[in-house]
Amino acid sequence: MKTGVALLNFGEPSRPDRDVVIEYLTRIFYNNASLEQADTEEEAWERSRELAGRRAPSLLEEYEEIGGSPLNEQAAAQREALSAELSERGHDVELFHGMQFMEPLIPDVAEQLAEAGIEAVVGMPIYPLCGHSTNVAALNDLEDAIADIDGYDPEFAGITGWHRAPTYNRIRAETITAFLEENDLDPSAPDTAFVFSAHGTPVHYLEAGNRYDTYVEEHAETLARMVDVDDYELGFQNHSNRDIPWTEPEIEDVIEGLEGEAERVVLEPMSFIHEQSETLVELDIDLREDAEAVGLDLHRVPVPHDDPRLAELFADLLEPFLSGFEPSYYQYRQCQCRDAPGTYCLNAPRPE
Ligand SMILES: CC1=C(CCC(=O)O)c2cc3nc(cc4[nH]c(cc5[nH]c(cc1n2)c(C)c5CCC(=O)O)c(CCC(=O)O)c4C)C(CCC(=O)O)=C3C
Ligand SMILES: [Fe+2]
Repeated sequence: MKTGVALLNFGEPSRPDRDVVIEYLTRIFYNNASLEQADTEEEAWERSRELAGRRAPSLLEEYEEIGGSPLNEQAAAQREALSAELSERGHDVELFHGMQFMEPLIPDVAEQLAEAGIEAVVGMPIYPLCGHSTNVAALNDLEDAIADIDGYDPEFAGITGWHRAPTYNRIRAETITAFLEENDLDPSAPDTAFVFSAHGTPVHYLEAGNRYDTYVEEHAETLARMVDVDDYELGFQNHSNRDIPWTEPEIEDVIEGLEGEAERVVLEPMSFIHEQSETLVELDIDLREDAEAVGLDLHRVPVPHDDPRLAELFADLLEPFLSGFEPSYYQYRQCQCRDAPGTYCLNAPRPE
């Protein structure tokens, strides 16, 4: 059986271009159109364009501040490293790469899979914490795009979440520890706070059964233990471009709440696997300003996007699919967030 792996990323504009940013945002809001009532497709697109137009100026400014996002380039480097790792392990498997909101888009990847005659597709969104608008939506879109191609009916499996993978936790924890050492920081000191920052999500998605918030909490707890931090806080980076409740507390409130309690804060951007606007602008520029306004020095831990062990981690995650395409119960469980057969997750349900 000819197996192909589709690596799926969020994607971000690599250049600060207004038209590209509007197109990009329109796709994101359309992907999340269920957050609002729209009776027709036409209406959903129209509303998405309107939301995109409203958000575009400030997002364009973010990309101008950093000269475009490095996300796509970092994702491409991760794919290259994974490809080398798989060859070294003797696997004959083709890698494909698609992005949810930038070209090559997911339907483009589906076309490539069909053209290459791939008989078994493994979809792997590159986000450790399974979320609705990321991992679940990316796999839904890939499966739909494949189904839309006449005469193409490959076997399909998806990997949705891997924040419990030991290698992943080691990469993240060692990145934190190295950063603390290099900067002579001690998170146990009374004047130093430790804060996890996670990308937020609309509460609506959690009420509909997604477990992203639970995953964020358990992952923060895991990493805190690994780096020997007893006291920490957790905040969400929210994107309220519409009038709906998002995850709380907001990271800005967490930082402001530290006024007078600490002199510096170590910030771990736990949901990100690439540096991009959310880390380089929202945290490094905007949140740093908020922190300084309340007398705090902000020390942001880097994202380990180029850690050579990521390729090993991804290869380990894929390997159960590369012989026989049927992982055993002991390797993977059915995903709790994407209720579709063949959706695998390392995050077994937590005992009640
Ligand atoms: C660069 C980037 C990453 C990192 C990728 C990487 O490192 O590879 C990321 C990750 C995530 N994004 C997430 C959730 C969401 N992001 C949204 C919207 C947006 N994200 C943006 C950027 C990014 N997002 C942008 C420019 C918008 C447009 C709106 C705005 O900036 O104002 C919206 C829709 C809002 C709406 O439609 O109202 C949701 C629900 C979740 C949480 C889990 C989940 O929910 O799946 C995660 C990990
Ligand atoms: Fe996002």
